[in-house]
Amino acid sequence: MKIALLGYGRMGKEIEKIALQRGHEIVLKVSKDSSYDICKADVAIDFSIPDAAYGNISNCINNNIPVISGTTGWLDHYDAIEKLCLDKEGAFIYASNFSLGVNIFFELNKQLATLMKTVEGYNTSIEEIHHTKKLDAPSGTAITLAEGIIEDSEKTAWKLDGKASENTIPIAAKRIPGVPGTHTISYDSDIDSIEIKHTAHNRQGFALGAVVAAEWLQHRKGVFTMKDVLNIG
Ligand SMILES: NC(=O)C1=CN([C@@H]2O[C@H](COP(=O)(O)OP(=O)(O)OC[C@H]3O[C@@H](n4cnc5c(N)ncnc54)[C@H](O)[C@@H]3O)[C@@H](O)[C@H]2O)C=CC1
Ligand SMILES: O=C(O)C1=N[C@H](C(=O)O)C[C@H](O)C1
Repeated sequence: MKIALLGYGRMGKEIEKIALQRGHEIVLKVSKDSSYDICKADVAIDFSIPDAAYGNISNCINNNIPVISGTTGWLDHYDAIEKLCLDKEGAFIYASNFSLGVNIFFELNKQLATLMKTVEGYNTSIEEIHHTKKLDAPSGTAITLAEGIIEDSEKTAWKLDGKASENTIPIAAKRIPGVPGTHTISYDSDIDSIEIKHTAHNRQGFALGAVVAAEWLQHRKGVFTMKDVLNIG
């Protein structure tokens, strides 16, 4: 598979390693806002910056190149991308987190939320910890986790770094040098606490998931998620 890397930073470089190991070829590396010929690629993988994701993804869809995006912090434009993809009969996957472990954790989070709905007296909260170079907060993964809880609970929204009201989930975003990504969901009562936690030890899981998703998407049409790729949930 000929892969275009839209974004060649920490993730772009990790994806390159795994793509080469799996027998793919990197035909394009883009690191800044510039014009490029996406048509030489079979598939594009966007891990860029929040301000660039919409332009990169729409360029791929307009040129009929399947595209996966792991960039976070651009979801105000997600509906527009979904519509463009369906109108153009393109192929697109966004995931806030491509790692297999986190996608299992997403399902566990939803199951725990369903269980916790049956008991009283617990306060729900989310904490995410990432390296200090991260541009967005809260992390895309923390937002997906909050949305998973909201799907099946009385919670209606999340709130970053603030005091939450009864119906909102507070998300604390911490930045510590070198941390690839740690997410914890806590349910605290006067009597006890229940916590589930995912800790990424490095970026390999994100990168492997992204390459597997690109392989899966190459000959498909439509807008998909990692649940489709992994056939879970
Ligand atoms: N979904 C997932 O599994 C994961 C998502 N991420 C997300 O991926 C994104 C990238 O993360 P990192 O690689 O750690 O960041 P990074 O800052 O190391 O790399 C981003 C790269 O994008 C480049 N860039 C700037 N403008 C661009 C443009 N117009 N087109 C293409 N590239 C451009 C920058 O020069 C930089 O090299 C972030 O939004 C991060 O939150 C990170 C890890 C996992
Ligand atoms: O910026 C990162 O590094 C990461 N970003 C993603 C997010 O915002 O959830 C995924 C992962 O946690 C690493």
